[in-house]
Amino acid sequence: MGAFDAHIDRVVDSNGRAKRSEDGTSAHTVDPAIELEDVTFAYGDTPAVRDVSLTVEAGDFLGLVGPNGSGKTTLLHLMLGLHAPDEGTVRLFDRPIDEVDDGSRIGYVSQQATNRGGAMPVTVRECVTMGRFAHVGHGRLGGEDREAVATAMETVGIVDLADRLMNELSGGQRQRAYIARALASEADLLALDEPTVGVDAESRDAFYALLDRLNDDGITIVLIEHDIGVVTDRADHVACINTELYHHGDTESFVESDALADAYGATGQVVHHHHP
Ligand SMILES: Nc1ncnc2c1ncn2[C@@H]1O[C@H](COP(=O)(O)OP(=O)(O)OP(=O)(O)O)[C@@H](O)[C@H]1O
Repeated sequence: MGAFDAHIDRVVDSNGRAKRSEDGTSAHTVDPAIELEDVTFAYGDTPAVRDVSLTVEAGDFLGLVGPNGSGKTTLLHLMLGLHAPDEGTVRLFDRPIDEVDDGSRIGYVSQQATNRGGAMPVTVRECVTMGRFAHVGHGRLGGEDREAVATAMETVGIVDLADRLMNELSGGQRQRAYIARALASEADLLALDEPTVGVDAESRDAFYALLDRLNDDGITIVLIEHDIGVVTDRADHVACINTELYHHGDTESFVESDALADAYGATGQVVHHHHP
């Protein structure tokens, strides 16, 4: 896996692609995007995820929350097949995960994506163009591919950055380029791990507005985000974990539940003040 792939990994359903509208912006299957059943995973003796079952429907916007070290990134990796579960089963796009063998239906933006150090010295256009490689294999890029790249850069508002080097962009700009790369590859699912760390408030709002638009277009989104306000503002459903699943349901039911305090309380990170 190259340095670039450390930032965005993709998995393609070899069973065929989702349908897209003429302008290439909407994609969607009706199948559940992700299904976890009784999934357990440990790093050696360190349990990270225990007995988690949940389904993410196609077109859903799921917020994944929990305290530091609660297993969010591990759970996301299990969803994408980057870790194999010790126990339980994972299905992606209605297929067993180990039968999903190719990479463009998922755009994964990892925790390090805003980090300048790991970015390759390629231009933004080249980076976004890499999103087409899964489509052309060893063939040459054609007009349709160049059009998909241009449309993706337009959608995320980085046309003016096309000739800039990825490792010379700000974190927020780089974030957009990675999203454009996923759009160019016609990803159906965007998996984002704390995508706005180090991004200023204005760019952050614009970034989340972009995610809303993409979700309105039908792209399934799974977002790990520590800012609970962002999650409750944006997500349709919330999964709250601390190794085990404390809550999974619509955002309203999450807000009304004690899941957050319970999950944070389990690691002693939330201090409850008692006034006798
Ligand atoms: N590569 C690894 N090797 C060993 N232990 C790991 C590894 N990655 C994570 N862990 C441990 O697994 C547990 C879950 O980690 P994970 O990164 O999934 O949590 P997280 O909720 O994403 O954390 P954060 O909010 O701090 O990013 C933690 O106890 C962590 O220390």
